[in-house]
Amino acid sequence: MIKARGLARRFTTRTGPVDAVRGVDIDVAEGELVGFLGPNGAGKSTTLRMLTTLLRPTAGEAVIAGHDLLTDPAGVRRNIGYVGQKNGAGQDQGVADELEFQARFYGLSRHDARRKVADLLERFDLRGLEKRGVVTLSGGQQRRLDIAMGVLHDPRLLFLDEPSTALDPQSRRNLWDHVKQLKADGVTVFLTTHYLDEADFLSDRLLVIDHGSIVAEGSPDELKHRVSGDLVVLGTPQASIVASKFQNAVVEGEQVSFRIPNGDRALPGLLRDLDDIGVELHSVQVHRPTLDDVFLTMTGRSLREEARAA
Ligand SMILES: Nc1ncnc2c1ncn2[C@@H]1O[C@H](COP(=O)(O)OP(=O)(O)OP(=O)(O)O)[C@@H](O)[C@H]1O
Repeated sequence: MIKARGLARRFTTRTGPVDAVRGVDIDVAEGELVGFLGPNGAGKSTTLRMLTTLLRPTAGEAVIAGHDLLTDPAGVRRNIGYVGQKNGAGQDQGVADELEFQARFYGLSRHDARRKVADLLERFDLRGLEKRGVVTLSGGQQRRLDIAMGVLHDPRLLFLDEPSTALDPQSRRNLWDHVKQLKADGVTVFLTTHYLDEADFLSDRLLVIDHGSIVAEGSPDELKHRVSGDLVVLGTPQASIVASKFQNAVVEGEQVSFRIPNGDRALPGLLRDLDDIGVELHSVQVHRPTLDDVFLTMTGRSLREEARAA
């Protein structure tokens, strides 16, 4: 669905050139839900704008939904949906009128447009809001309307730019369910986010971008496994004896922590071994690595801190 090679964008500014995206390769298979994760300013929006024909790359090439990005941008546009950060639903229109207007714009007859709108209102939980002005909708309802507008022409590939930004936790979860449903309906989804929980929950596969380059790629679980293992924390009066058995173990009072691969599976054997040498335990915890640990390992910086500072 997406095959991009060496895609790059350099901006010329008064203070000199800015390499926003430095030659990225991106592959997305049909039906995948791929998350494009990175801190503010990493190059997510610039990449997305290139992939959706809104910005011409300064180098590289791509085939999107079967059409060449550089030689057939109109073909690309016909076959994709794009939901930007601030979408263009006409502010003083009613919800159903707005959708119907767009459907007619895509060339549907009045009859087909009405059928399509009814279907989308149902799918995106917007029934009962047909006559409401777009401005009067809640944040979550507006985002669902934006996405409904993005899939009016039944694209097989949908781009979502930071879909849940500025939504409250409940509306975010609800929106995520709708995004998952799009995937279940067979739509390939490429979404940018700087939220770790969103990337973790939604993505089959993640691309992590930092300073314009892709620094990691894999399923959320694969990426977490790549970090130096799960963190095991044991409470024991013999903490230093336990620490002597594991590399890089850290002792704090009656607590010892260390990382091991596949902690949940390794734990029973490990506890038996400690029991055999007479170690007494009063607590056991295993923490899986988070995507933030992944980012920290790849870049030396915490994505969580970056997001908070933004
Ligand atoms: N039109 C422009 N002119 C000059 N520099 C730009 C332009 N657009 C983006 N940049 C720079 O390119 C880099 C990447 O920006 P981009 O918006 O792609 O990042 P992002 O990962 O989408 O960030 P955010 O999460 O804040 O949207 C940043 O350093 C940004 O300042």
